[in-house]
Amino acid sequence: MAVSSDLRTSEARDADRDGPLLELEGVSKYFGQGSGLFGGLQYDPDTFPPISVDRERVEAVDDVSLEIQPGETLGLVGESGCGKSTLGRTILRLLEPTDGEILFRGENLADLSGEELRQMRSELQMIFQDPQSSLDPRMKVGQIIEEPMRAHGMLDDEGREARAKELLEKVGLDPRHYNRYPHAFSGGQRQRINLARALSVDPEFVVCDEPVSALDVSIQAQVLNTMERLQEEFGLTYLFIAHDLSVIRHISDRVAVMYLGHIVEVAEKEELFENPQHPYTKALLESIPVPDPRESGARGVLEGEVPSPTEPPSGCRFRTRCPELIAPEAYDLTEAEWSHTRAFMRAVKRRTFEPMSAAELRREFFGGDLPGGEAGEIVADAIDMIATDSDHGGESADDRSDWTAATDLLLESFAERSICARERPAYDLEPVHGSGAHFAACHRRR
Ligand SMILES: Nc1ncnc2c1ncn2[C@@H]1O[C@H](COP(=O)(O)OP(=O)(O)OP(=O)(O)O)[C@@H](O)[C@H]1O
Repeated sequence: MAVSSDLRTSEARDADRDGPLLELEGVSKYFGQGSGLFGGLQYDPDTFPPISVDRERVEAVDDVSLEIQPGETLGLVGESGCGKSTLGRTILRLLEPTDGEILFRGENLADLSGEELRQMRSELQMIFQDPQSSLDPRMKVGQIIEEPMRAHGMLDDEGREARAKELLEKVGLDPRHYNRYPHAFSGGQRQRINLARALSVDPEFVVCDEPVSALDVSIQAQVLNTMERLQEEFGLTYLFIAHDLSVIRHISDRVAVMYLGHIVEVAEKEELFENPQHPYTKALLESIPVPDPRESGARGVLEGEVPSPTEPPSGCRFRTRCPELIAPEAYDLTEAEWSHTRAFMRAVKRRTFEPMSAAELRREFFGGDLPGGEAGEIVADAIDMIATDSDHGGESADDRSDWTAATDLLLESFAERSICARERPAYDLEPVHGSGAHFAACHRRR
């Protein structure tokens, strides 16, 4: 087939490379605060007026700094709702950042306008999870792929058609299917059409937002392999968003782990998987389903719920669920005493046990011996508030207010006084594998 391709190869790209392709400096994206047409509007039929303005803000992405090198794949992983998509969309300016700077090849995207911005936009493309809904069913595949070129005024009709056909072949589809409609293709093929469309404007950087999550596992690897081949051929740089660690492991050069709007760890792939330093990363890795289903207990190592992004915890956002929360310096506690105190605090907060006597509580949580000093006195006070055999000022042992008071006392005395609550952690570590930088946002690594 005669091709008219203007597609840049990776060699052509290497020529104008120096420094990171993309730099994020303290990027935040908050929702709410009445942003957007209906942003922050709440409907509640039981109040008058039934519509109110919700001033709660969702800190979807908070103070994220990252660099992405040309030609690499940075995997971005984290549980649903942690802000991955919001970060991807903010980088592409599909969402306006609330704060921070995004530099592409050293240029601040916010400073561009007119033709420069239009040009830059073609350099940055995105592919989405659901290939079904992102392809217009009324358009033929050829038109779909040509649409971005038309929007950017690239080539003439003939040139666009030639390029669309070439791209179909590049992504592993038959160019003769140029006139077919999306419904004639399988899920994996539709994601390939999406890829061809994103590549049609010759981008340098592609945000891939869960591109294979909707596909069968057997198809996932094939699409990932095609993406890797295209990356090499065209010198593409990927930000690859996924919640599935095996997908991340397949495709990434480096991995960034996100939790509740913060990046908690960044390292080269091998370093991250073999030498994880953040307790959240460790928990994520331990929750990878084991191949043998009879080996139970691998899931659910994370305790508690993800806090709401409208009220994220101070300091380290993972601290409310962290199994390695650091003891406040104010108390002189042994590791064992602290681990008992921490477990007791969490159990009271979540009310995971039935009411019992003070002696039973001491035995159950502290093996009979409370910690010494001030910490021990605080624990004794908390036990006194909830024990079935202590004086509750006439209220029943099951009184909610007692549990709330005990929870408040323990949280204020221990959790809130931990360095984990007082300071946001950020540490650069020496990697064990490879020579790349290793960042971990955990005070245990200070
Ligand atoms: N337009 C919006 N308005 C208000 N809140 C939003 C908006 N978009 C996202 N959020 C909130 O921001 C947080 C981050 O959402 P985001 O979709 O970025 O997470 P995610 O990690 O990509 O999750 P998923 O994998 O489920 O898509 C969530 O709490 C979400 O509810």
